[in-house]
Amino acid sequence: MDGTALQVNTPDGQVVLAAGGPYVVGRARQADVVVVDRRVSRRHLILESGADGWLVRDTSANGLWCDGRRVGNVNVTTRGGQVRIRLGAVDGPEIVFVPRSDSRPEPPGRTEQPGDPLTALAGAGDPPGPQPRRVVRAGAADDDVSTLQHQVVGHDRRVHRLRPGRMMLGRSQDNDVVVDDLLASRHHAQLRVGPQRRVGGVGGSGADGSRADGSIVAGNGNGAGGDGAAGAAGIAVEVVDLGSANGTFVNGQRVVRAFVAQRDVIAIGHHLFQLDGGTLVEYVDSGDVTFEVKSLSVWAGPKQLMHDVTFRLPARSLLGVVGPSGAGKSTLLNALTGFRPADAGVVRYAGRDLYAEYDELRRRIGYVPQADPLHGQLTVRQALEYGAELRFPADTTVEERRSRVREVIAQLGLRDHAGTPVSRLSGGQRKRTSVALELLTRPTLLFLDEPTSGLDPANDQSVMEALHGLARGSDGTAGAAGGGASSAGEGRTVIVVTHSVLFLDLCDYLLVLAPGGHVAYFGPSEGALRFFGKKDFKEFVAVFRELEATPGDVLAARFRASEYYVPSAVVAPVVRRPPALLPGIRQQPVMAQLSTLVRRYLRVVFADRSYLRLIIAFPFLLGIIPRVIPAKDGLAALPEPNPDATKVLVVLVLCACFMGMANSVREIVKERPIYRRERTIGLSRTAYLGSKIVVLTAITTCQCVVFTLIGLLGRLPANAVLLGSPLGECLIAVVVAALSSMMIGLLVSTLVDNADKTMPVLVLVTMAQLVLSGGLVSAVGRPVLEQVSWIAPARWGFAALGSTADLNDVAKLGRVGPRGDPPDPLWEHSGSTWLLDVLAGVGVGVVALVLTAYMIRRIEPKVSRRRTIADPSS
Ligand SMILES: Nc1ncnc2c1ncn2[C@@H]1O[C@H](COP(=O)(O)OP(=O)(O)OP(=O)(O)O)[C@@H](O)[C@H]1O
Repeated sequence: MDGTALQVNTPDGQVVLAAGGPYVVGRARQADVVVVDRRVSRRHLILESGADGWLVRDTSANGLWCDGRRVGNVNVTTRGGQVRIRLGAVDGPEIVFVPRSDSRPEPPGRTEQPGDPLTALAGAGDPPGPQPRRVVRAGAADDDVSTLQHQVVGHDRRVHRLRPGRMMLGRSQDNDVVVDDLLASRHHAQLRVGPQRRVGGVGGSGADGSRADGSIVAGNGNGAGGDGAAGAAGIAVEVVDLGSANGTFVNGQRVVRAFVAQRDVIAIGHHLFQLDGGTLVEYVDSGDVTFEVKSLSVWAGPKQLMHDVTFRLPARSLLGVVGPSGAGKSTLLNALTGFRPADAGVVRYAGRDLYAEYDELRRRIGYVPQADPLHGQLTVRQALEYGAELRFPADTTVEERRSRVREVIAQLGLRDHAGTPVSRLSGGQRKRTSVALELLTRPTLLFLDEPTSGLDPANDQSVMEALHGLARGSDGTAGAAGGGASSAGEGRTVIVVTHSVLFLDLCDYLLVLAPGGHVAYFGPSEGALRFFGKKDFKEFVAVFRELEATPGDVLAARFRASEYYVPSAVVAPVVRRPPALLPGIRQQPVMAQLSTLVRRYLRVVFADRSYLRLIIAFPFLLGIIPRVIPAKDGLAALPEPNPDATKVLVVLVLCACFMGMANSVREIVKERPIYRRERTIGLSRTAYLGSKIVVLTAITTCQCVVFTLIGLLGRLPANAVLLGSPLGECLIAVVVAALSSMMIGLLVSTLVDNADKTMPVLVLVTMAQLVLSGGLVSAVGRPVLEQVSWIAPARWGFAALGSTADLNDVAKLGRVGPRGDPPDPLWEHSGSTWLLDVLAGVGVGVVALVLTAYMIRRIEPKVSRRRTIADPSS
């Protein structure tokens, strides 16, 4: 025996087998190397080492395939180098055998079928060096839905015995299978287990297979071929979603009810279930899975923004993505998160196609945007509690959410700052709070967009250390932030786009992008220093200059020629159907979200004491302005024109319009990052705008009442026209003008990209309203001005006031000489005219609201599904 170890690379993992054997490779669970694909036999081949190297003995029905031909037994020798074989068909899953003299696995960045050997499935903490015989469970072809469970092997594995009848799954303790996950609803799904009835063979069942006698017709369109629905145990199992917030998934697709076969994967939150004979095996996605990117390319029209990006990360690793401005980092981030999928290539999480199974897998993705999605006025704990309320199903209890918030606060080392308003945190603490917000739902893939931008080196280091710890599943923040509970056991893949180079050594891997989205380097972070000829990362800024000065394809070629290059599998492109549009990811009904958002908004308002003082003082100060006008005869009609009446009413309505718009004009633009992030986690647009309208309407109406009373005290119009109360009519007119202006303010707030830009717009719109109100300049009989005035709330508010006050008579319009203004028909002292004015004012507000609801889509994150997918992967 020559003692050579054998490295076996399967589509989703690696294992190094010590000399000896025999080792079985096949579909059977008991195989030493499991490759679950329907083309693979249960015991497909046997590996044994001998004096001449390794012998691959074919024991399968469908054979071993090499270079398009079926082959017999195969010898693998050190001299002959690596051997590639496909199992069961010419395009079956490929296995690569690499004879190794050291029996140590290759580093993940350097293998052709890369992946952290053994650790990809068994955890990152394995010591290097010779490994005992291990089982690797490998994935199969893209379209094989029966191959999922093996890639999500975490540490936790529980077995539940199936019993005939109905078994409940959910978060509360009264379920047969308790799913300890806040993403699961209290009563989430039901398994209906019945005797199997074969009708027309396996796969023959229709929609609802339940039968009057309680038995279930076996068969499932998405089942695993030969086994049929739970057929091995003579039972049929159907899973029924019980209207859960987060959904029940079978093989990555959300289902209302579906039959499940052996090896189908039922997913509820992070928990995955699989039938195994008469049992239900439960696995928890604990982050011990690989993340793989193959040949990703992105185009914008004819321009290619990303070229053939390929890399593979072992479980629990931290990847830093760096590159000069415009290199394509954001484009890559969008492709990896699935927000804007790449036009070609594959992203695999745990061997599963992220794009194809996005509906389920997007719930495992956390994304921390560059701008912190936090309200500065809320304390860390409050921000997280409201975040939890929006992220978890409506049936979670306050205590459950609080407990999870306490955990993430500890995990990120924020215990000492839990009661501190976010605005008073240091940059690093604030960023850690943003990360904590994402960690609430325990994502196993965490993306961060420039988390350290604008931070000083100390904070930069604390954030990078925290990320390093999060990837490992250890508490990386302890040193930086004074300790916290250990979160060991909860690892994740962390991918961080950064401009900061000082602490890149804390990353396990680096991906250096060159302009045009070319890969200038991917590999271990210390390898990057060698590759670019630098001593430490402080010198790395010079690398960016070099990258900018050199064409991207030259840099990519240089990398391809290096020892770090990992080619992706070269196979013919496959065209896949574009994935269907996905349903929303909303956890709670709109009204529940509305309630959360209204409470949060009120808390933000009340937490900001100076703002609160301002909105209280505002109506009193504005009320003084109309009082400055002497108006000794009030609004009364005199034998001669009473000019003071017009002035008082113009000032009143202008103040209302200004106040309404000032209240709202910054409200959306200032929390854009929050809105964008929350939209992706299921925030309802209606609930969001609804919360703004509810709170702002309450504030604006109260203000209007105060300043209208101050402004009109002792000078009310003599007679009402419709409601019997001149004061009531004036209040309604003022409130309508203010609220419609408030809606215009919200519209402006969605249109501008910066809160500073709202002030000039506020001034401009207020001055325009002054002119268009008709109080300063008559709009009657002046084409254009008259029509334009119809879109001004001030026009209708002033007209309604004028109608109640009978301003045509009070100002003696049409009676003061040939140059005097004509009477305004909208000021007619009649109930119908007043009503028309008020309704038209409301109409302007409604139009502004509809436009706001439409335009707010512009600032939402663009999540697009790609059109056709040329998939160059195997
Ligand atoms: N829709 C588009 N159409 C055309 N070109 C685009 C489009 N989107 C992005 N680009 C270009 O693609 C390149 C990569 O953009 P991207 O924003 O991904 O770079 P980046 O590395 O994130 O830059 P920065 O570090 O400045 O944020 C840039 O040259 C950009 O101008």
